[in-house]
Amino acid sequence: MKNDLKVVLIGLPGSGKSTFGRQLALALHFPYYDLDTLIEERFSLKIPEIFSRYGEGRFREMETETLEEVLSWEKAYVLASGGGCPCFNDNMDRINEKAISVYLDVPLEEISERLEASKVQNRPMFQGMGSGEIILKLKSLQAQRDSYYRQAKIKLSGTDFSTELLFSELIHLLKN
Ligand SMILES: Nc1ncnc2c1ncn2[C@@H]1O[C@H](COP(=O)(O)OP(=O)(O)OP(=O)(O)O)[C@@H](O)[C@H]1O
Ligand SMILES: O=C(O)C1=C[C@@H](O)[C@@H](O)[C@H](O)C1
Ligand SMILES: [Mg+2]
Repeated sequence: MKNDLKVVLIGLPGSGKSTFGRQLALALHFPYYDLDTLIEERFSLKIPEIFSRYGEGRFREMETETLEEVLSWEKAYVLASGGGCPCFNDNMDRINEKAISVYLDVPLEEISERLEASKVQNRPMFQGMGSGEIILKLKSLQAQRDSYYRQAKIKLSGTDFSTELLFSELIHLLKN
């Protein structure tokens, strides 16, 4: 395996990028990073604070700046991207140039249940929403973002992802 192999997980908020990313990193013995956490560390601000103080436009600039830095690291890792990251500032091209992108394609009903069950406070996109509004918001995000997510080198569909399945997809991709 290449010693600077980068795997970047992409998908809607709640699709399980952080959860599966940690599992994958453990299985591959790679370090795990979360782009949102790296942004918070770099700018010493929590994501909701960045949105409320500076707006989404500035957040997207900070996100691209942080992504560029992470992609320049000459090491292997698993990175959970932000949900919107691939869809702004040509970030999908940046990711595909340096890394293996993996799209976690999860049914919207499942994501909606997960978001309802977990804390939505840390997700500014879904602040104050009930289940009906969450599913509508997810549908609209999916429609806007699908053309970016579909550019991923690997797509995993379903509700539960196995590291073994991803390994075989990775090996197939690296061989060809
Ligand atoms: N396979 C799964 N089955 C059931 N619940 C899951 C699964 N994967 C993740 N979850 C739960 O769904 C919620 C969202 O998962 P997670 O935070 O990993 O998603 P995410 O894609 O990183 O979201 P975000 O874009 O907001 O960071 C969490 O509460 C997590 O525990
Ligand atoms: O889907 C999105 O646009 C976002 C997802 C989160 O990961 C954060 O990057 C931020 O809350 C924006
Ligand atoms: Mg996450």
